[in-house]
Amino acid sequence: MTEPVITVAHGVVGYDGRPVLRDVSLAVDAGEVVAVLGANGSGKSTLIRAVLGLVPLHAGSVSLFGTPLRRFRQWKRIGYVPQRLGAGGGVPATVREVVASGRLARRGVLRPPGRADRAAVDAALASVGLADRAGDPVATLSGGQQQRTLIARALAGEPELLVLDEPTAGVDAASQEAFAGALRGFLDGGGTVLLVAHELGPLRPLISRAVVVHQGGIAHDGAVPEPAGHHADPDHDHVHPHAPDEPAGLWSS
Ligand SMILES: Nc1ncnc2c1ncn2[C@@H]1O[C@H](COP(=O)(O)OP(=O)(O)OP(=O)(O)O)[C@@H](O)[C@H]1O
Repeated sequence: MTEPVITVAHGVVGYDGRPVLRDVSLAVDAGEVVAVLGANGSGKSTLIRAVLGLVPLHAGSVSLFGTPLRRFRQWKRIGYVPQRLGAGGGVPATVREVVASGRLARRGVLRPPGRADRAAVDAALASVGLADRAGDPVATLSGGQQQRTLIARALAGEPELLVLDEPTAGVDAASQEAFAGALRGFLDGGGTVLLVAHELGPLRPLISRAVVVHQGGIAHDGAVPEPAGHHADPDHDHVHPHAPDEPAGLWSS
């Protein structure tokens, strides 16, 4: 039997001694697309950060590709798209430069990019529909296009596992569709996905399983729940980090 790509066993995670996740167990197998759902502040981001070792576990364990997290070193097998890039302030880099930075873990900083690096960057740009914007400064892109740039950066590293924190929050419909297409290509290539989402939108048909975080535990692990309550209303007033297609996004100028 092959090992799960991600295993969390009885994980306890919190900040400043205050537990957010009290007892969380989760396994994600190769080829799955698992959506982590839950209310604001329920601990969805905390769960995926714990999976990546970005916040420590107080108790329990995490394994990646069958290796305990503390011994895991094969980070190039994983692409991570955080919820928002904290580093704002008019980053002058072009779209291509940002996407190419996703190759660094593969090629090493000191080796110049080769043909395989350029091909992977081109493929990633094309997969999110940004090939024609490659030379533009990222600050001139819409929030949705900036988010697509980050997804392309993760894909450029040719990971086996993609971990995405709210990849479509506040993203315009065209970017959501572009992202769904890119994800489909990644899955066709055998990839595995763990993503946090508020609303699934065009991603819904791609999700194989949903995990609902509630009151420090996993309240549901199985079929994707149908939209309910105010989320069923297309005009519901969920607060998004950016208005759709607003130019000031991850890198505000
Ligand atoms: N770095 C941190 N230090 C202290 N508390 C934190 C930190 N990050 C998150 N928290 C707290 O932990 C709880 C869970 O946060 P988390 O971001 O994991 O929730 P979430 O489900 O992803 O929320 P959202 O849907 O709003 O993104 C919240 O109460 C939050 O305020």
